Amino acid sequence: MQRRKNESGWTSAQVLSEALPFIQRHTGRWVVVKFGGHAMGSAELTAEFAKDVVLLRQCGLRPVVVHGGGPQIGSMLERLQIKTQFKDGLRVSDMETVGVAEMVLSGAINKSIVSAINVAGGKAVGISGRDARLITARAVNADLGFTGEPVATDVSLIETLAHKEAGFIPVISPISADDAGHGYNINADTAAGVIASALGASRLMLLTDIEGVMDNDGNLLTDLTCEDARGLISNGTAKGGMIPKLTTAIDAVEGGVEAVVILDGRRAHGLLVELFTDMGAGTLIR
Ligand SMILES: Nc1ncnc2c1ncn2[C@@H]1O[C@H](COP(=O)(O)OP(=O)(O)O)[C@@H](O)[C@H]1O
Ligand SMILES: CC(=O)N[C@@H](CCC(=O)OP(=O)(O)O)C(=O)O
Repeated sequence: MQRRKNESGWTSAQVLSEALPFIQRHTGRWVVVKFGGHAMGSAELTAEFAKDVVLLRQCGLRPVVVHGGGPQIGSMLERLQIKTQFKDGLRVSDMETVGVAEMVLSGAINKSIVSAINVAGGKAVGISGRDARLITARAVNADLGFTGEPVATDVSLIETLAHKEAGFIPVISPISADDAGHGYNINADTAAGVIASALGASRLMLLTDIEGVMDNDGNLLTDLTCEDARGLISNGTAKGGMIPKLTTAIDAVEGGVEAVVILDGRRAHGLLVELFTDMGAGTLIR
């Protein structure tokens, strides 16, 4: 690399120096990052995301990626001419639909994120909720077919992979199985939440396609308590996909995660702004 004499180098050094106390606060701690299907809109965004995740690992944090891919499942179902519908933000999944969801999530999407992290210099390993019984699933209710929810979580595989010496970055598809091995389609926010709780994560970061949680006038809500979040669901301010996100945030905070952040994954480096500066990005729930 050619050396340049330039004042901007001193500004960059100042930014790095100011990040030190934030890095020290999170070092050695688990940060679970949920990468939503909308946030991974382009190869460039995924590449920037991957670089941020590798930087977190390099700074001594233990990042774990849980990914979605709802829009990508939707496109595949459309190509296969299979009709799909959502109820309270969850895809109603019959056996055919869960098969397509598994093919898309645990296949192409999982491997593309693994590949992007490896290209950025990390050591990513792709797994799903099925692996080593990471998440044991059951049906949400009989009407929703193979739409699942977690009943048990075993994070021993994640701990082995992300151990200090091993240094792997787990990349997790939310598709999970019941004790008989039947696959269930679990919402990726929900999967990320139970994993973050089981790890006692310092942060659960939910990367999505909106700045954060909005009030009815479209203003960003920067800080919420669990009580506030419950209110937004019951008074109808949170709709569609925001419902499982807020429910996940409440369960995670009550399950031992220090804080949950809902932030815009379409804007590069939101993870770094939130974790390593005092500015914060999106909505913090604690
Ligand atoms: N009060 C709200 N604040 C912000 N977004 C909301 C709200 N209510 C509903 N939404 C919707 O939730 C969407 C995010 O959920 P979802 O589409 O499931 O994201 P992802 O695919 O990233 O999981 C936003 O794009 C927005 O349309
Ligand atoms: C049960 C359920 O709704 N599963 C989701 C799983 C993927 C997901 O959650 O993806 P995003 O995070 O991109 O929305 C689905 O089928 O769309």
